[in-house]
Amino acid sequence: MKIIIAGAGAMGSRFGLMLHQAKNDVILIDGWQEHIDTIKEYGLQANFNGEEVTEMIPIYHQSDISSVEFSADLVILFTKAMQLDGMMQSIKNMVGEKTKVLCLLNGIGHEDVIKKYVPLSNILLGNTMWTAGLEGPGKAKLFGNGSIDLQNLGNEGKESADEVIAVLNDAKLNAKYSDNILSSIYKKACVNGTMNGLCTILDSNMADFGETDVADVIVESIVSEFAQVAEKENATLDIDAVLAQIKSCYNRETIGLHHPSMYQDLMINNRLTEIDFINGAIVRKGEVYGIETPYCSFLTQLVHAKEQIMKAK
Ligand SMILES: NC(=O)C1=CN([C@@H]2O[C@H](COP(=O)(O)OP(=O)(O)OC[C@H]3O[C@@H](n4cnc5c(N)ncnc54)[C@H](OP(=O)(O)O)[C@@H]3O)[C@@H](O)[C@H]2O)C=CC1
Ligand SMILES: CC(C)(CO)C(=O)C(=O)O
Repeated sequence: MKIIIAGAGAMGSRFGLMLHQAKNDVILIDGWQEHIDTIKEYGLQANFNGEEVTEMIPIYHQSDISSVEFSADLVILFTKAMQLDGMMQSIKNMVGEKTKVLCLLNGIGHEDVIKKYVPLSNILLGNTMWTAGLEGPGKAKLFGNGSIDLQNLGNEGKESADEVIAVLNDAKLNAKYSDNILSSIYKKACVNGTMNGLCTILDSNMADFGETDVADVIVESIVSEFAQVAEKENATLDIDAVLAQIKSCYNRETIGLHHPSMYQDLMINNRLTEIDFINGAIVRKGEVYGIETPYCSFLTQLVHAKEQIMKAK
């Protein structure tokens, strides 16, 4: 399959690498010049479950793709939430009538941006439990396991996603169709709405936070706010399942030692975070639905304060 990875940071590198290893025709598009230059010169390098691997994958700067001829069957979006619209603008001429566009960003409401550029029948909305990190430009660190849930936003249903799911599974990315992706997205947003902001503010990995004696009360309070908003959007959450998924992140043998992507952004790379698309989205929706969201509001404010103290860009 001909695949564009639009946003080739940590996660885009993981997906690009695994799909390329599975013999797909992959190109990467990104906006970080040093990363692009390094991959062009040395290939995409990764510590992949302890093994050093290099894949030679074409990569282009998003402002420099007008002459790239590549009729993609699939675009996988992996920008940060605040970069999504800009990336869609950049690649819109590479998205053909039959190109499926799969969005796996963390956060809530990305379909509102994508549907400005892509018909609903071609949009696959999803989320993923895979993780990834970057050790520097052109070098990813990939360990652990993950999965993908996705759903077609049009009326075409599961069949329209079968081919994409097969290609993802061929690359061992563990994808499955969801009949209620909004619930899955809210469920994942609960994981990010707790782990990402809290580990960032507390300067901890997920296992260390999870082992504190206040972890449960904080996590349950935040999840309750997400669940009340989700309910208003017909995305009922199974609270016990959500809490179990969050607690699975504390496991040191699997992903407990991972610093969430928000931590990597702010604490390691001094970059702005996606908090407004996670807890901040719950605060905004809470205002619309008349739901109190004190925990999400406080966490959003703390993360913004930290961004400002650190002069993040
Ligand atoms: N990392 C993870 O484990 C997980 C992440 N996600 C989600 O996937 C999406 C993509 O996240 P992720 O892959 O982590 O994002 P990254 O920060 O690794 O990459 C996103 C973009 O940020 C820019 N960038 C990244 N690092 C630097 C740097 N050091 N200096 C300058 N620019 C940089 C690049 O584009 P540009 O230069 O154009 O800004 C890049 O395409 C997000 O929505 C995230 O929440 C979901 C599950 C797990
Ligand atoms: C690993 C996980 C699940 C933590 O919330 C994640 O999605 C992230 O790092 O952004």
